[in-house]
Amino acid sequence: MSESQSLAPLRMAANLQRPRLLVERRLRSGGSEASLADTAKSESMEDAKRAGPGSDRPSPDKLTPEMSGTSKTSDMETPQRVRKGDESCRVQAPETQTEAETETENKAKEEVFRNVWKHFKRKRHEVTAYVKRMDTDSGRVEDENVVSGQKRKRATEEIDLLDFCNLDNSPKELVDLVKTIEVPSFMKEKGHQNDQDAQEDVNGGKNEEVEAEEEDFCVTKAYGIEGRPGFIFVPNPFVSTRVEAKWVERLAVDYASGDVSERNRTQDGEESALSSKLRWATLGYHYDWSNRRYTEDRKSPFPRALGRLAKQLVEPFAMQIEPETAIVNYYRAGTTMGGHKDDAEWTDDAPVVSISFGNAGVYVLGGDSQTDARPPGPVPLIVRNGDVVILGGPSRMNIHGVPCMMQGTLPSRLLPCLPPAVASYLEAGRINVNVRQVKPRTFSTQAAHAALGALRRVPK
Ligand SMILES: O=C(O)CCC(=O)C(=O)O
Ligand SMILES: [Fe+2]
Repeated sequence: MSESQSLAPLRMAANLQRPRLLVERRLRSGGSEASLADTAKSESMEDAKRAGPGSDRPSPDKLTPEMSGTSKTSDMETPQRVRKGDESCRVQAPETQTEAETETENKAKEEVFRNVWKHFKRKRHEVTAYVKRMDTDSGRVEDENVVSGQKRKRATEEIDLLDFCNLDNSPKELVDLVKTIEVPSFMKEKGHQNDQDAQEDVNGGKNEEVEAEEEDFCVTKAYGIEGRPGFIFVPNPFVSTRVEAKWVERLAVDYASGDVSERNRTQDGEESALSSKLRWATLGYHYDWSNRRYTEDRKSPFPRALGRLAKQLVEPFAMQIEPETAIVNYYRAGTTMGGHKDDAEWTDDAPVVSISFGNAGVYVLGGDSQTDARPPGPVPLIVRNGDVVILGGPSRMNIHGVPCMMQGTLPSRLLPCLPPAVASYLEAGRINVNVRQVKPRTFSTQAAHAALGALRRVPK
């Protein structure tokens, strides 16, 4: 992979951030595969109805076929900008942009965004090979080919996306954007989930036998990205394979059952969890995909264990969430998720807490819209088994999506800890659950106290 090719999507974004006088932008498009727009066009009406929650979010069950065939690189020229005003004037008239120019520019920016998807669909085999090598070297995944005692040399290759677990292998221009977030030391000891919650989930509130409390996760490291305040990446904080397996089982089996969720139905009405047709399940408030909204009369009790996990995961970052809804996405070979905003909720003052298990995926974090080309532009990053992504503060409305999943990157240690059906699903798949708050916080004691304090200080 030549360096200029590998970093093409980011260069494209950077080009768009240059001043408008730039007359020539060579946008290297990513290949011959169908773009997001192309695949979106081919979506069935049924899929289109389920295109939420999020304004332009393609359906979470949309499958883009595994790409085959040749990939070619093509150059695309954006129209040349003609500068307004008399060139001979020493003092130039300020540039004004016509509607047509703005539209052309926006189209070019959207193209840039789509090209990132094309790029990673085309590069997914390379990214897969990279993740496998890195994870084997770091001991995250066992490599059957490594004879005991014969440690392979650590890979030194560079990949064209941000790998928070191997920053040394990430491109410098992306690493320069990374900020380490301090996790308060007292928080490092926190983070309990107990099996009592799980029991209550399953038994409808009645806890029969309280098992010993077990720590589920421990946040020790977290990263942010310059220019994306409120975005937080927490590398897999789960404390053991057993805990990971417990969460996978909940998401794949317990939460996919009709008692606690609404799920996409197969054409023949079959609803079995882990059936090859299961694409998503909603928990708590069930999004109405046809009318594109949440309603008070369509909700189930939110699973307590998951609610508690989400709340505790954002605590170290001084954020709060009242978990009221969640989407569980079941990815399979070829599943992608297009760029979208999570903007269907009635409030954006709580973060989205997104937790992934199974095979690694490429997650792209964009700006406010597909035409937002301000720095840092779309940032592609690797999300592995157990990793947590938090979209809070100004990043709550950032556009994001998953252009590809890397099959064969599931840590094999998980397999013996899972029931066979779940293990065989996860071996080829990925589960993502993203937890959201739906309603605004209309009343808070803190705000009430502050208001009262302010009132008392008003001079008479
Ligand atoms: O799969 C992921 O990591 C992202 C899922 C997502 O953004 C969503 O469901 O809204
Ligand atoms: Fe999303």
